[in-house]
Amino acid sequence: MTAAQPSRLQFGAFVMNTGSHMQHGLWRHPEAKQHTFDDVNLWVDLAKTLERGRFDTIFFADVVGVYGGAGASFDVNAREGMQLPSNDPSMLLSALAISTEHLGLAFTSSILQEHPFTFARKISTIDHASGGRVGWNIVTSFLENAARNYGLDRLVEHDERYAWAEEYVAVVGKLWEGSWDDGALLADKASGVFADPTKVHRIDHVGERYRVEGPHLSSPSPQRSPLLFQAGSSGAGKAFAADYAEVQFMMAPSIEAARASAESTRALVAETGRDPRDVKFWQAMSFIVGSTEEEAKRIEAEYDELLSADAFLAHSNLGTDQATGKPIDPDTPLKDVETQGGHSMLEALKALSPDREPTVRDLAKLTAKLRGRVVGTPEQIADHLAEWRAAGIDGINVANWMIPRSYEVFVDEVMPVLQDRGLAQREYAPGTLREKLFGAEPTLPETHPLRAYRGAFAGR
Ligand SMILES: Cc1cc2nc3c(=O)[nH]c(=O)nc-3n(C[C@H](O)[C@H](O)[C@H](O)COP(=O)(O)O)c2cc1C
Repeated sequence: MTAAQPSRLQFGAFVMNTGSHMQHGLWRHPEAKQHTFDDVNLWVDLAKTLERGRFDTIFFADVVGVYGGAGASFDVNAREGMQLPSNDPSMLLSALAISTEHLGLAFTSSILQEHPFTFARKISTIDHASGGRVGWNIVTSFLENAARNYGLDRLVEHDERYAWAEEYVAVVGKLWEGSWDDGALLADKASGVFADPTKVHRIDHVGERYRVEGPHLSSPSPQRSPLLFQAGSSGAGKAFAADYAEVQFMMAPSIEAARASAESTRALVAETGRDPRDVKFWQAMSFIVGSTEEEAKRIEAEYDELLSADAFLAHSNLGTDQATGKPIDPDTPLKDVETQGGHSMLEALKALSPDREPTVRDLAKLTAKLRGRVVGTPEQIADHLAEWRAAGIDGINVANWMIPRSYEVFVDEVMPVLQDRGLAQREYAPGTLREKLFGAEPTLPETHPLRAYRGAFAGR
């Protein structure tokens, strides 16, 4: 008898509606097309390629401000196209929904950028339009400039942002789960009743930041609540994930770190009363593929030539003092840099150089390594991914060097090897994104806290 095969990995394509998302400088490569991101056809064609390769989702990152401290110069950001300019990912989803049949459509939206009433309606609309394929990456925004773009004096303190997210999620959850009962929508021409008014309810939310009466203006979409993604590995971040996330997105510096992080979050999930199997863990990773190891290394060297240290530094959000906007001395140890930003990023950087304190100057180089770069033949990549799967990681969010080339190569050369080894799906499962990823019901499972809003507003 052979040992039990691990179940397959899930795959996302980690992209951003901008010219330079993570692997800065690569947009200058002759084959790169990410600089044409304003053209919707770039995304439609990419989505079709991903569906051909049986990717589970396209996954859009997003931020709503420029990196750098308050009032800092954004010259580097603009010059390097480092997430400036960028477009709203949510506006692409209708086009992607009608050009694909199965691909999950996940996007990032911050609690800062949109009132939860408007956001809930937007999600329901696109979940209806896509037949239940929408995912929401819940983020709280870590950029000073983003806070100032939405009228705040400064970035809200780290743990307080998660408290804000709790209320935001409660409002949208009440609208998605509680405002309309099952069977409320009739659209019955014979009786002339469109919706049964006894089954449509106000939510009467009154909280610290929001007052929302309801009812939700959209009827329940196939998933009701979108598939909920979350990234962030601080204590508050993990507690939030344990409560709400269905997929936790990680950028762990090693397999061991990823395993430990996932295990600790799973334990927290169990404490909340949810089933730990209801949360998947996806790791960000990028691939440089060659038909031989030598060829892969040659391509790696070619890409490294194009990397922009300036843009990496600007992206780290640590190149300038958050309070004054002045540049930080490059020899400053990272531990001395005051930040309200990502704790997980700092932890990961420290883990990469355990013998000494990394400095700001080290950051660009470290960042390229940190972002899970795997270089090799399709077989070597499959060997590597098998190790991640064996460590309990459920999915890989594939970052790119070039759009669309990185995904074309992955789909044509790596996916077939993964499929042969049972590490990737050959066909899509039917149903909504949630059904495809969990093999369960289209809506949130009974034990998810947002499910408690079902039926909670009867009589209103
Ligand atoms: C893999 C990964 C992807 C992320 N993507 C985004 C994003 O697209 N937009 C955003 O505003 N924040 C993003 N973040 C930041 C997180 O939402 C969070 O604010 C940050 O990790 C700080 O939280 P923590 O201190 O709990 O780790 C991402 C973080 C990680 C680890």
